[in-house]
Amino acid sequence: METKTEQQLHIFFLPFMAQGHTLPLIDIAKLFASRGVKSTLITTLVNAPLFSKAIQTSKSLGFEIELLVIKFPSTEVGLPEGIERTNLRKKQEQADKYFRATNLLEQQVEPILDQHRPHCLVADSLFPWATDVAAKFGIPRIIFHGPGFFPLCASTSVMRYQPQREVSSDSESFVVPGLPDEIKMTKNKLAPFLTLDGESELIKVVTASQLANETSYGIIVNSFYELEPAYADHYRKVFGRKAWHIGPASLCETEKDKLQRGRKARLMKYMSLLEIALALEASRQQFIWVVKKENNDKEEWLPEGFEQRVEGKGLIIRGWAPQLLILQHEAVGAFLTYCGWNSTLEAVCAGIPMITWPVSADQFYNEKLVTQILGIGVAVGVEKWEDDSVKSEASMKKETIEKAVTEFMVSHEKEEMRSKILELRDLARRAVEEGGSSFLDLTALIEELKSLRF
Ligand SMILES: O=c1ccn([C@@H]2O[C@H](COP(=O)(O)OP(=O)(O)O[C@H]3O[C@H](CO)[C@@H](O)[C@H](O)[C@H]3O)[C@@H](O)[C@H]2O)c(=O)[nH]1
Repeated sequence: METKTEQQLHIFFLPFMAQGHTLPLIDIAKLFASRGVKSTLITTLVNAPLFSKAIQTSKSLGFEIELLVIKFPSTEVGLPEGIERTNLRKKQEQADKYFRATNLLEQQVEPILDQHRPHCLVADSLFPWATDVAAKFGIPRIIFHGPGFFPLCASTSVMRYQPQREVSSDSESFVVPGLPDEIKMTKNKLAPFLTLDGESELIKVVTASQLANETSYGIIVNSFYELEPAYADHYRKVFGRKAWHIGPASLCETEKDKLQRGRKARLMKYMSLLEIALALEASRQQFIWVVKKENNDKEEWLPEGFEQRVEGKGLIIRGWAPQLLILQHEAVGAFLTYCGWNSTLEAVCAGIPMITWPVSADQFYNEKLVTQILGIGVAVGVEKWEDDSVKSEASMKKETIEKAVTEFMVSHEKEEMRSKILELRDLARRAVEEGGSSFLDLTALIEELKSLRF
């Protein structure tokens, strides 16, 4: 007869070391643990403090969750020690080395899997090698995709059909083929790696991830069905992928966890800071503004006397803010965001309409979902992908930001958006409760993995 321990499902989780990827996968590991699965997270030394608090809380609740720390191969790729998370990298050259190092992690993960023989490996999509490594031990590899179904469908469609090749300029719009809604994009808003042009390590990783997509067991998506039903169906039926929606994962956070979440990290990118400062002041709205702050940064972006002038009206948080807690505060009327998937989902969970300012990655797609499909936000009007190499000329001007913020705060649309997003907030909460769509999809995944094993 099998003992209880023998029957317990054991899953390894390998988050990519970028906060927008790490934080939701920690939450997901906690979710599995809360359902009786033994969960082991793997990360590197510098990233370990991000995990410790979350793991402590889960353990205190009696869940089986643990952390395995591996070495980040800095010397092997010629990176200075300590650059173990994407926001700690400085230049493009470091970005390339960083991806080379994350590929080398395979050499450490393989013996770990051999030693522990878990029943499944859930690894971020940016570790394309994980599928083959898991296969060596007959273990299914499930991909964790940071973004939701809509950005996944849109980017898959662009990669597959390359519609941007049909337009004659970077600003001419084209329709993303085959989607349930008419979604117009321009080349300016596409990621270089989505068109698979160029030679960077990121492009190589993304290309390899596409291939790993085809051979992996399936994918986990941090979303809930009611948010994007047409795209959850489209991804499964049209792209033929096995997918489980089990989010919003952040709803599993306790109030204490919300305060400590990601504490050791820093904000990734903010641009046109001066323009934002001027616009916030001119909009006469109350605000909290979270700004990335490196230790040695000079604050030249802050207009003289700004903080004194906005005293009582505006608060600047330098560094890391407890975003989940701030968003759920009743005084918050709008969230100006660059539309990372997690922030977008968190705004939905808090019922806060968004003013969207996409910068790069999947953010232009997320903006379409928020403004065009769901009608829960307005766009500032950014027309162009911006990466580290592009300076603020491409960014928005004070007048545009001010107009967007002021118009939004006094508009009738705001009330309509607010009621739509409150409805979605309630659906999100119901999705993760017992019997809800995400709860049931997680149950289905756990049962399927058990049936493979036992
Ligand atoms: O001061 C801060 C800043 C951020 N956060 C949290 O950090 C996470 C940020 O995630 P996200 O909004 O997704 O932004 P990124 O970290 O930039 O995410 C990257 O990964 C996402 C998932 O793949 C993509 O959707 C984004 O475009 C990509 O930039 C969220 O949970 C925030 O609550 C805080 O708690 N405090």
